[in-house]
Amino acid sequence: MMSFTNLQYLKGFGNEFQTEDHRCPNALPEGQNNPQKCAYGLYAEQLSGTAFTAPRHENKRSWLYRIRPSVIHKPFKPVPNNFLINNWHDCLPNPNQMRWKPFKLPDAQKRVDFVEGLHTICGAGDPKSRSGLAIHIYLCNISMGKKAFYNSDGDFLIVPQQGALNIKTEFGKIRVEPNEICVIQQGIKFSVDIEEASRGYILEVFDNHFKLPNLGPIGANGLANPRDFLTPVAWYEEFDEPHVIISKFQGHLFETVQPHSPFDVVAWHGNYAPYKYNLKNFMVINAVEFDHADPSIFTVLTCPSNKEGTAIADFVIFPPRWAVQEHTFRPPYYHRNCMSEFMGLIFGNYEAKEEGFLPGGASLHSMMTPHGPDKQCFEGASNADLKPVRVADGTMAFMFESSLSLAVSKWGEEICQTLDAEYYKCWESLKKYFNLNEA
Ligand SMILES: O=C(O)Cc1cc(O)ccc1O
Ligand SMILES: [Fe+2]
Repeated sequence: MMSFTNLQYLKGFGNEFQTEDHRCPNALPEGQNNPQKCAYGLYAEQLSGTAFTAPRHENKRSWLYRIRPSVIHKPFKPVPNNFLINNWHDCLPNPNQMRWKPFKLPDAQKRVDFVEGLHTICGAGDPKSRSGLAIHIYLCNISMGKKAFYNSDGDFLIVPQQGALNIKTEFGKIRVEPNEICVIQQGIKFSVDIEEASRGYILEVFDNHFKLPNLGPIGANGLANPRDFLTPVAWYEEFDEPHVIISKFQGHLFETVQPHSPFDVVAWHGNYAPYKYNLKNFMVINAVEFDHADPSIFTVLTCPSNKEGTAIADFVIFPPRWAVQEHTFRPPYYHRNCMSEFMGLIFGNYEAKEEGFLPGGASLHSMMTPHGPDKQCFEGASNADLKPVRVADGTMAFMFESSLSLAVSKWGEEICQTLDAEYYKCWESLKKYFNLNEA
């Protein structure tokens, strides 16, 4: 098995990085991108992540110096994947509170890799017009081996819940463990090797790349700090054997064969590269006097829409922290939202629902769908002694919050078989306490 120990990373968010595999010093050209002949007989190839003419502060591209250019491959042929969808027209609208028990890993006798194990659960919009998002659950039990994947439609934010992912990318090797996340942008080839049956969540966005949120009055530091984002150093393999390349294009999978490994990039420079982030590094800001602050204080990354302050999708976490607010109902408030809230749990439990919302499961509270603490949480927190307490220790829940109204796939509604038909009952027994004599 390929080594994923002692990996090196470059630190920073959105930097202009430069990196060469240690076997090939000076592989990067000096002072230009396209020398007549590149060092070591390499080919130069640009990967553009924004329009050439995108404003400078948005512009993303990298230059790859590789053994062979990406163009050498046979024509693509469609490959079926019944559970990856981008067509929401066949999905019936469902405004109910939805909760899923943990999604089932593939049976041991079935061999399913990361790409075969992609299941779309909900989404909106369309990769053709580059607008919207899709949320996928991956469920796999074998490594991709000599198969590589790239997404022509948008960027993947991957949240492993069970099993570490050892990911070869064109930019180098990344290992992502549960409680870490990674972003692999549009067009970047990668291959996922696993160590055990693995499960996780993917937020795919079509419009824009992920950014760090603005901090406003918080100041220059805090939340997810740029220096904690890690990008792989250049690494290549010279492997002249056929490799299957899968492209997700307009929501469908296509397959081709290349006579060599696509992971042959010896050196690269630029600001368009995959990265990972460990959620334990999140610098938590919260209310320290009274009231429950909105969960936007926990935004790790945001994919903005064209409407200021309104995200295509935010990636929000609920990290371990102190709760200290006085005369306050401390858990999440009862809530109706003009945004869609998809939640998942990496480990532990979530304070608003200690039962029924389990690691590897999910919930969806759609636009204006009422939700909030279950009966048990309400009773407990309304009567709790408000000492400073640790909340969410040993847990990590997260939310993909979107300004789009999400359709739920047939896989999510039925085929996955883990939709909890009893979810609504967790609020049913909330009591009436109204009393005119108690002001
Ligand atoms: O619905 C949820 O559990 C997410 C959430 C958390 C919170 O602290 C406040 C509002 C909110 O929607
Ligand atoms: Fe909510």
